[in-house]
Amino acid sequence: MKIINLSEGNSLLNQYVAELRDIHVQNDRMRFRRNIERIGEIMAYEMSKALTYSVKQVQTPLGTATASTHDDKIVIATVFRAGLPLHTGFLNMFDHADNAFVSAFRFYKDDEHRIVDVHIEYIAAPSLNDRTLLLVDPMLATGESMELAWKAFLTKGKPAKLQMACVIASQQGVKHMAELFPGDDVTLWCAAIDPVLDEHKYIVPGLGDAGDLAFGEKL
Ligand SMILES: O=P(O)(O)OC[C@H]1O[C@H](OP(=O)(O)OP(=O)(O)O)[C@H](O)[C@@H]1O
Ligand SMILES: O=c1cc[nH]c(=O)[nH]1
Ligand SMILES: [Mg+2]
Repeated sequence: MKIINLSEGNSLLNQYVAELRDIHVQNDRMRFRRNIERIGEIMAYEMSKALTYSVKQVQTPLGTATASTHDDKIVIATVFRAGLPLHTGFLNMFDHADNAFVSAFRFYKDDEHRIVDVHIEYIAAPSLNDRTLLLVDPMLATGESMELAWKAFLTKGKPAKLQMACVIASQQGVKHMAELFPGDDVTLWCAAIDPVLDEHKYIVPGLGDAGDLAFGEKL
């Protein structure tokens, strides 16, 4: 798996990630969601450079222009709930894309909240055969949700290409995905890679619970 960490270069992206993390800013839910969406827009633009292009003719009112545009048949896939604003950002840019959704939520199996299991309940997707699948989820902690989402989407066909995107990945999550995708045909794009998970499997320093910050606490 190839890893592209966009925060290694200086750009406006880093400001949006800093605001997501900042305890004094992140409680503004509208800004939190919009920052994730803006990161999705930037990532989509960066990712677009890795697609397959061909030159086309465009008829203008005054003549014919040429344009090199991509030929990928894109499906943007995400994981409920925290994935929704990132999905919107990608869809703002890849506005011709089809879309796929899966629900996956982490729950604790023990009273001490140390053992996390991931549960999948819902999937809606077009045929993924021969498509370019962009699998986007803002947080990659243990990597279990991303792996289960990928396996759930595989029941809908075999994509030609897979690109994954997250805002904050943990080193453990990156390692987990690299073991799942040992070749270099799959790329993981992220805006930060953080060092550790805490005992409840939250990314540290991370930002907290992305789903709760975007949409409010759940029971
Ligand atoms: O790598 P993992 O350890 O699986 O954790 C990552 C998952 O955690 C978050 O979802 P969460 O389960 O909190 O659900 P939510 O979107 O409803 O908050 C996030 O959106 C990922 O899907
Ligand atoms: O740190 C984390 C880990 C999983 N999900 C989140 O929202 N945050
Ligand atoms: Mg959550």
